[in-house]
Amino acid sequence: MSALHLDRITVRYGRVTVLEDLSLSVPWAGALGIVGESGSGKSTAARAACGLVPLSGGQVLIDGKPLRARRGIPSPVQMIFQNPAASLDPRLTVAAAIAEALPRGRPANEVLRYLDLVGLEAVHATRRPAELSGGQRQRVAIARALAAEPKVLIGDEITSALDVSVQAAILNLLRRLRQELGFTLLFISHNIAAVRYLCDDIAVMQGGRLVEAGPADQITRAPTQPYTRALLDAVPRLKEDSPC
Ligand SMILES: Nc1ncnc2c1ncn2[C@@H]1O[C@H](COP(=O)(O)OP(=O)(O)OP(=O)(O)O)[C@@H](O)[C@H]1O
Repeated sequence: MSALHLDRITVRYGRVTVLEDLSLSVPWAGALGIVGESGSGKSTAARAACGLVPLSGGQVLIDGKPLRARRGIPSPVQMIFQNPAASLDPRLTVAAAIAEALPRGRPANEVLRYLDLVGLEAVHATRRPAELSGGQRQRVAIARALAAEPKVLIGDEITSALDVSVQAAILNLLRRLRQELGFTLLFISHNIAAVRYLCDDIAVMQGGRLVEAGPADQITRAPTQPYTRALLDAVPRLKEDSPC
């Protein structure tokens, strides 16, 4: 049974079909990366997986059960966005933002554990998002999402707005957290090198459809589709075991 299964989903905005008959699966503790050029439908697929866009067809299954939005209960799917402002309330301190995400009954000192997990210090707990750097904000967004103990974590271009050195630090952090916590990850990026660094499998999208999918190593070394080859050619240096 997959942690996340997009089962032949179709999404339309008005008369425009943005996703058509898209099927993807992420196994428990697995990491799937979605790549594709701008407008290929990556973000729409991510938003559909969280129940943020209505489906015209198909269904989203979490642990084999249809995803349902339940008021007051933390979602089993947590999403981190490109802009941390979309994930963080500017009025809340870091500690309050993480505490709010913790499942009911968890001790308050869990907040410090999550801060430590993402490489932030106790001194950051009392700060608000405006008092943090972009990289620190993204670390808080990751801590908050993990604190909710989701079945699936989704990252949508989470490093795109950051400086290159900070991008690498965040990718390294996610890779370490995956090894330590073993969560299930759907990772959206236009950067196929970053996706290969972090993910076991890659799905390539074009025009709202799946072009090809398979193990990251296979897709990056021997793509079968010219479109995938073109995406790879657009990455100047695809270094072995390097995030950027
Ligand atoms: N709310 C919306 N209303 C109408 N069309 C939309 C809406 N959101 C996205 N689209 C269209 O859907 C298509 C897919 O957009 P989407 O953001 O999913 O692509 P993407 O691959 O994530 O692109 P990018 O890498 O630029 O973020 C695009 O043609 C976009 O213009």
